[in-house]
Amino acid sequence: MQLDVDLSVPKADRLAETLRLVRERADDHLVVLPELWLPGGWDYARWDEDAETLDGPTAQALAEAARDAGVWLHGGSIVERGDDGAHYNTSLVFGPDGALRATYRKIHRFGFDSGEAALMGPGADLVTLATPFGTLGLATCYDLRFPEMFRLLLDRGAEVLVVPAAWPARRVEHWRLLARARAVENQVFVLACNTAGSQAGLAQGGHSVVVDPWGEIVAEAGPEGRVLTAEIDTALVAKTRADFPVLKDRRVG
Ligand SMILES: NC(=O)CC(=O)C(=O)O
Repeated sequence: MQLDVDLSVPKADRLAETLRLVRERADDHLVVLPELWLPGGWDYARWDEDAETLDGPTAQALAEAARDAGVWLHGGSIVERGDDGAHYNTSLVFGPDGALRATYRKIHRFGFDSGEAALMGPGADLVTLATPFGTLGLATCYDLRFPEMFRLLLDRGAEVLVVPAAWPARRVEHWRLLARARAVENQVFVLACNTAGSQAGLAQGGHSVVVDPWGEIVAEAGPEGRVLTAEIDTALVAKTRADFPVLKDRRVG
């Protein structure tokens, strides 16, 4: 869901509207929300006040919505208040029973020593998760610029890379290019879910995109907030790798 993160709308209203959209989905869906859609990926001043634990109110609300709809829900990311007192940009994935199946702390923090890079702790662990849609490999936004991370996810069995983001409009062509590059070089699906609208005066890029293992765009949003849907057949991962077995020619790693 490419959410228009309008921070002038009260948080409770934005949460309620997003949960309503999740509950509208049918039970054979994997629903993906963007990065930091509730606190805002770019409004650093909100992060401390909005930080939550992994069993906090946002996680509980997402779990309930996943269970009510019977969907797998990648809930985008929250500002996690870690046990060590640090904040992390953490993604949450819920099963259709509402159980929290995976969490991923963003490894590469954006900001070149300021912003997220200064305010959030770095994640340390790669995360994959077996689902009926294939094995998911979890990444967030800026991670997309680091191909070595995706190779490691590939080596752990990832077939569908899920990348929530708050990627600005001024670099949206990098976003589109990198999403396709990660799909082509790893022969995987990429589900890249961005924010729309404007946060802290920064126009967001939209253009959420679903890319298949051949690098073809299966579905792509424009700049506006909307629900983007696509049908994916994970068998295409094995087929692409068998028909064009480029990964067998790796010499490093
Ligand atoms: N917002 C991010 O984490 C990454 C980003 O904006 C980029 O250009 O990279």
